[in-house]
Amino acid sequence: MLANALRPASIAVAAVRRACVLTASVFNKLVKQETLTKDDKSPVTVGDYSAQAVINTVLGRTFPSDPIVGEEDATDLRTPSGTVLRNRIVELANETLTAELQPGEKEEWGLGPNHSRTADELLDAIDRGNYNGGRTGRMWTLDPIDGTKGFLRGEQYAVCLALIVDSRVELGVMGCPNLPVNAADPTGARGCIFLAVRGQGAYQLPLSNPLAGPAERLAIPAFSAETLNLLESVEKAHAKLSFNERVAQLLGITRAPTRMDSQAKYCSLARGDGGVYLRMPTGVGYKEKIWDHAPGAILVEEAGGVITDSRGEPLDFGLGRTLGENHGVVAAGKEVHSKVIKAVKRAKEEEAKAETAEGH
Ligand SMILES: Nc1ncnc2c1ncn2[C@@H]1O[C@H](COP(=O)(O)OS(=O)(=O)O)[C@@H](OP(=O)(O)O)[C@H]1O
Ligand SMILES: [Mg+2]
Ligand SMILES: [Mg+2]
Ligand SMILES: [Mg+2]
Repeated sequence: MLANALRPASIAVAAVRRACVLTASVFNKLVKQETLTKDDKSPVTVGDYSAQAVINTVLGRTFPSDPIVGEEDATDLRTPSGTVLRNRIVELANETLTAELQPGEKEEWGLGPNHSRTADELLDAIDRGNYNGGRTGRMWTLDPIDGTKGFLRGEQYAVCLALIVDSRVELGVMGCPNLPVNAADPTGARGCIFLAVRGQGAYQLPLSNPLAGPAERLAIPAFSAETLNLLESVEKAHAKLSFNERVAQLLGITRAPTRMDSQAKYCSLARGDGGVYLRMPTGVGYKEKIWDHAPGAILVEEAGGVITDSRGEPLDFGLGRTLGENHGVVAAGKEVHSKVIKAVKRAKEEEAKAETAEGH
């Protein structure tokens, strides 16, 4: 029974690790060594597509009837103007899929030197991510590179995969190639995989050898007002950081917030590097995507924490590709979480009062 529960976990970890090797090599080859203009997004495009091709190929082979809600689709790659990009992606995805097996990986998962794919097979694999999600059934959700801005800056990004059954996240895997193994040693070794299995805990694994290396069980520690800090977005367009400042004041927080791209914020929370992940909507009508939160949500819960929207309501992973109307996200250890919800409520009331006074 346990072996059955762990099979999807091992496969997801293996697929995410391979995708992380790929994205790290794309960064080294394209971002670091080539002269790119500041606004050139092409490396992240190559990375996004080929990482999705790799992971969906493994899932298509191991769980052929499971649909996938993935961020990317291959439409642009099928046009004549997509030829150069397509060839690059096919080369990178095949290089990754056909690399020698690591301890714990199995050839039956479609990995190893004998498993090269055609361009059509890889484009079809990317398009397996076109599923629309929904209330019932079993499905995967994938963000091949979460934190694209962080990726381009050489900072935090994550390869994120989750399994959802009847709207509930059952498994989450996040690969963070640039995250220090130990936050207390920020210049030390980097590269971690985070794994959470419903009812079986949250773990940090070494990215270099996750299926054979040591698994460290994670538990969110207790915080006081003195030790508490916020984990928040880097990009002002992604979250309302001014609101966070007021919430921090109301909570008596004195430490500066930790700003970090991607779901690495959830990973940092799960191992106690920060006390609260607060993501408030900016008011432009953006709807959060399920792949940006599903793996992080189960990691936080399995590390003993709570995740809700800013009203304290559960996130609903059964609405389709998005989380529906955007009320933000609050994730923290149990005690801290209820205090944050109260502070958020008060900060919203203040904001509403100020708006009324201004005659909005
Ligand atoms: N307007 C707006 N509001 C909220 N969220 C948005 C918005 N636009 C984009 N996104 C999504 O944010 C994902 C990255 O989130 P981060 O927490 O990494 O943001 S930040 O870069 O740290 O600021 C990012 O994920 P990736 O596209 O996978 O990088 C987007 O899905
Ligand atoms: Mg994302
Ligand atoms: Mg992405
Ligand atoms: Mg994106």
